[in-house]
Formats: sequence, C-alpha cells, structure tokens
Amino acid sequence: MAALSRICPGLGSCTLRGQRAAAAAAAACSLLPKPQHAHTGNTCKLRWPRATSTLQARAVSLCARRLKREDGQQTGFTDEEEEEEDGDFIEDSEVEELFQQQGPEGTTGGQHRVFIVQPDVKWGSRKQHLTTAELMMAEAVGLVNTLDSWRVVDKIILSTKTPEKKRIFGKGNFQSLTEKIRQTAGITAVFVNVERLSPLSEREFEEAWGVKVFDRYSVVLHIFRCNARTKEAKLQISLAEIPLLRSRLKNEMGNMDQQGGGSRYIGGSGETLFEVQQRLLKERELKIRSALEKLRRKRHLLRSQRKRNEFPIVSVLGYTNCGKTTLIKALTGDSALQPRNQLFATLDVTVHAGQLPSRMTVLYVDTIGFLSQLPHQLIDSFSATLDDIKHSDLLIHVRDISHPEAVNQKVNVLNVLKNLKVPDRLTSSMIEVHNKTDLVNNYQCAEPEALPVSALQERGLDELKEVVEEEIVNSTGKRILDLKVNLSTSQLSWLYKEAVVQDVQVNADDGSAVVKVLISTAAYGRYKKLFPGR
Ligand SMILES: Nc1nc2c(ncn2[C@@H]2O[C@H](COP(=O)(O)OP(=O)(O)OP(=O)(O)O)[C@@H](O)[C@H]2O)c(=O)[nH]1
Ligand SMILES: [Mg+2]
Repeated sequence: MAALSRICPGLGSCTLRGQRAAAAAAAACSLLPKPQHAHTGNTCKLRWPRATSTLQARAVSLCARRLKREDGQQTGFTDEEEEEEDGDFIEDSEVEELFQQQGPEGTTGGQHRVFIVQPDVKWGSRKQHLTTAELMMAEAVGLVNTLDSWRVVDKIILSTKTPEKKRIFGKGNFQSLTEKIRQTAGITAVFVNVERLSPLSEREFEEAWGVKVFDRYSVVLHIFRCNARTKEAKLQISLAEIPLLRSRLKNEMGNMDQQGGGSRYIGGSGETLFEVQQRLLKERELKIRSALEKLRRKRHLLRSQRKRNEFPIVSVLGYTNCGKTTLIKALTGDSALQPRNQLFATLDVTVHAGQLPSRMTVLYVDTIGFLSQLPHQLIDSFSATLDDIKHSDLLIHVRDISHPEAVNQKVNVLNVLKNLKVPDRLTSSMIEVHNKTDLVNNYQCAEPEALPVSALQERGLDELKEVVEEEIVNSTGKRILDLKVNLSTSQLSWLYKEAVVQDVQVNADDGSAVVKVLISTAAYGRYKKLFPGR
C-alpha cells in the first residue's frame, strides 16, 4: 500500500491491493503525468483530461480496474470507443443509414436453404495446388453454417477447366447441375464457391436455377454484415458491397432492357434510368469513402498517441477461427473476450492490455481473420483495419495446427501479409504459434521456431510470454531495468516522463523505491548522467 499511497495519496483507502495493483496504478499514472484522482467511497478513479485520453491510458486504467473488480466487465475496447471519447465527428445515424439501406438484395435478413456447388479445377493456372476441392467444400460448408439462418441442403463437386471464363461449367455438366438443383426440394439459394461470379454468369445461373446465387465474396460479406458492430466495420462492409450492387444493377438493367425499359431517358433529365442509378451509387460510394477517410485519420492520430506512450503493441493475426481471440483472452485474463466457433467472429480491432513475465505491460491487438481466395476489393476495404498490423512492435501468427488445411492456411496468411506490404522487420521477427495442440494426439512440433500452445487449456503460455518479451525488447531497442531511486529527489518523476514505469516497490524505511522501467538506451544514458552513482 505504501507504493500506492506514494503515487496516489487517496489510494491508501481504495480497494486496489497488493503489488499487482500497485504496478497497474503506477503504470496508469506513468502514462500521463497528471491524472485527476476522483475518490468515491473506497475506490479511486484515475481520470485524464479529454484531449489526452489515449488508448494506453484506457488500457492501463482498465487493467487497474480489472484488478480490483470481482465481476467480468469488458476490459478490451475498440478504437471506436476511443473515438467516442474524443468527440464523435461521424454521426451514428449517418453510418446506420448507409449500412441499413444498402444490403444487396438476397443477403439481408431472411433464411436460406443452400445448395453448394464447388468447382474442381483440374488443370490450368487456376488449379489449386495446396488444397483439394473436398477441403474447399468443407470451408464453404463452414461459411454457410456460420450464418444462423442459413442451412446447407445439398452439395456437389463439379469438374471444370475454366472457372474464370464466362461459362464456368461445360454444357453437359451445367445441364445435369440445373436438373439436380431444380429437383431438390426447398432450395432457396445456390452458393457457387468461386472468388467472384461475373454479373453475366450470376444472371444466367439465376435464370436457369430460379433461385438466388451467391459467390464467395457475397457470402463472406454477408457474414461480415451480420458480425459488424463498429462504425468503421459497417462503413467498410458498405464499401465492399458496392461492386455487388453494381453488378446487380447491371443485371436488373439488362432485364429491363429486354423489356425495353432501362435505357429510356427519364422525363427530360437527359439521363437514362441506368445512368441515374449509377450516379446514385457513385455518390453513395464517395460518401462512404469520405467517412472512412475521416476514421482513418482518426486511427492515424490514435496510433501516434499509442507510439508516444510507448506501450509495446503486439498484433495477433492468423486464419479465421484459428484461436486468436482465445489466445489473447488466455494471455490477458480478459473475461469479456468471447471466442466463438465461427468464421469471422472478430471484425473490429480490439486492444487488450496484458503483462509479460517482467510485468511489462503490452497491448495485444485482436485482428480480423484471413481467408483464402478473397477478392482484393474486400481486402482493400479492410486494409485500414489491417493497417494496424504494420504499426505494431511485434506480430504473433496463430495457426490452428489441428486443421487439415494448416499448411495451406499458413501460405495464405503469409501472402496476405505480403500484399499488405508488412515491413520485413515485422515478418522476420514474427512469432509463430501452433495452437489447438490439445486436439492433436502426441503433438510433435516439426517447425523448431514455432511455439506449441493450447490457448483453450492455457498450455504453453508462459513460454510464449517469455519469447514475446524477448522480441519486444529486441524490436523496441529498449530494456527493462530495476532502478533504485531516492524518493526525495526528482528521479521517479524523471523516469515517469522519460521511460515507461512498470512497477514501483517502496521501501518506507529508507525513503527509497525499486522502480521497474522499460527504457531506451539513450534515455538510460541521460538518466545516469543526471543521477550519477545510481
Ligand atoms: N480445442 C481447442 N479449441 C480452441 C483452442 N483455441 C481456440 N479454440 C476454439 O476455436 C474456436 C475459435 O476460436 P477464436 O478464438 O474465436 O478464433 P479466432 O481466430 O479469434 O476467430 P475469428 O475471430 O473468427 O477469426 C472457438 O470455439 C475456440 O474455443 C485450443 O487451443 N484448443
Ligand atoms: Mg476472433
């Protein structure tokens, strides 16, 4: 308690107890030199002025709060909550309007009984070398089952030579497929598991089969739509849906033209119906882009604040459903995190404070999962979210090692990172974690660099934390030192200003304290000069 009272005179009577609480409070105080201490009953709330409220400040104050509470409130928070603290400059209603109005027809709401068609490319440039049609089909089934109100009715793998051409299937195959679909009772949609169907194919299929037709892009977007919570996610989804709306418009106009409608001029406006619709779509796209740009600037600001406050940032990434959220939950003890056996359960970037063996506080960033064969537009729309990865101090690549596609998934993740232009320094220091080892009998790690864990059973976490700490110290060029300070001098406040104070152990008898700091070599040099002999 002595340490606490030193940092916060009112904390002597608060419910924070012990060294862990002291460390958290000290770390919280070290973020900003002058938090206001508000005391109610036996609790102390640390408050910072609005303008300087940062991600770190919240992370650590939440971390401190977590230590003193018994129930499991949320400790993670999204950048959006942060934005709300600093003043909303994009209206909720504006985003909701864009989001709610726009869902492409057939995907919004409603139930679907789905027939899945998996083209099996036998040869040519599109042949998948690392996967099989059966595994792709299994993933397609997984995608459909992720949606509460969608069910798989039947499925088929069909050979094709040219999935990218106008005609995906040969004439004979297409005919027997059409018969099968028409004869299967209760089908309301067909999911053709290719990256993207051309508007023409989509129209042709819908006409032949008499039901809605989805491709991988539209199914994944629908999952995103169902899971979106924050403004940024909603805007990004709205943007990614524009190409779908555009092809739908083309199809509708094609249909109307057959009846002589779409290309007629509307009452003296000089525009055809098609042109008006296209213009409206363009205007909507510009609106979304400008709102996203505002959020991007905000994100940039937050990022530089994070950097300034020097809490190391560890981004946790990997294929969808590999266990990223579960691992962060295990590393931080954040009970509010909710891992789900679902593809794309996490869509919003959330940040969670955790402690390493030396009690260094790091921020774990939970990211959106990757998926193979997703069109670039989709990735582009989410690049702002994934951009965070590039600005981390360290990356953890989580792999579901029990998955039959584990190797293929790794290749996919590395490709996405390459496309995102993640700096070499981050990919070369990236820690590879083999998760779900509990699902593999006598798991033997064949890759010497990888760390085997079971996030669910909390195994292998201490080893992982050790490695994270080692890499953080390497990558930030900082080290952790225990410095003995004289409390009657300005040493402690100097350290609060120039380094990250992780822990303070006060020795009331001689008025000294042992301070654990994360400090750069340059700052340590200055410290030794200023306080010689310490
Ligand atoms: N058996 C076992 N299951 C695990 C382990 N880690 C995660 N899981 C399960 O895998 C499923 C997915 O976990 P999440 O943590 O939500 O995975 P994620 O990578 O965050 O998924 P997305 O956010 O959807 O990309 C959940 O049902 C978890 O309980 C593990 O070590 N062992
Ligand atoms: Mg997740």
